[in-house]
Amino acid sequence: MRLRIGHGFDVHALVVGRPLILGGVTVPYAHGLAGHSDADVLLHALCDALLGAAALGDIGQHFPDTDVRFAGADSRLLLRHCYQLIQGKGYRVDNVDATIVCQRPKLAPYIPQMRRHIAADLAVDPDAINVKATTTEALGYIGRGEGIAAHAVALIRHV
Ligand SMILES: Nc1ccn([C@@H]2O[C@H](COP(=O)(O)O)[C@@H](O)[C@H]2O)c(=O)n1
Ligand SMILES: C[C@@]1(CO)OP(=O)(O)OP(=O)(O)OC[C@H]1O
Repeated sequence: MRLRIGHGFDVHALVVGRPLILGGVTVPYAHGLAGHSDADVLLHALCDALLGAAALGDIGQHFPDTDVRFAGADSRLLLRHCYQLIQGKGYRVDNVDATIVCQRPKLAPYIPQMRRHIAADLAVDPDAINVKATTTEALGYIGRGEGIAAHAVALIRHV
């Protein structure tokens, strides 16, 4: 199959005492995301979208949260590894679209840098990568600032 699509979704809790890292960008904020790795929820959703598109399972199967090698891991390294896996099956990335669901902080100023990071890690032009942010209008666990979620869709092409 020449074109394949994948979807990823992830959620991490916001806690005190952790940095807030999204798309490989450290966003200044009083809270950060909890997790075994650096908890970059955007890149985790994207890893799952890429793995899903290539029928390669999910992030937890490749990088178990019981494995000390991934404690505090830079999720850009995980993303690059996922890219190598899909490349190994003969695929390249056509485009990515992602949404971060986050009540606070305002992420718009940091999105261009996130796109550049993702584009570099997936060997595409930043124009192939779209990242958006939305609130939940203060509703639910995200609206209460208890966590941040991310959705990602990736289109890959067999070359
Ligand atoms: N954490 C966020 C959330 C949203 N934005 C930007 O604000 C716009 C309006 O968001 P709504 O949820 O009220 O529709 C949105 O389109 C984003 O551009 C943001 O920067 N950071
Ligand atoms: C990324 C991994 C790596 O150990 O840890 P977490 O940072 O906890 O992230 P999660 O999104 O729960 O998914 C998979 C994990 O295996």
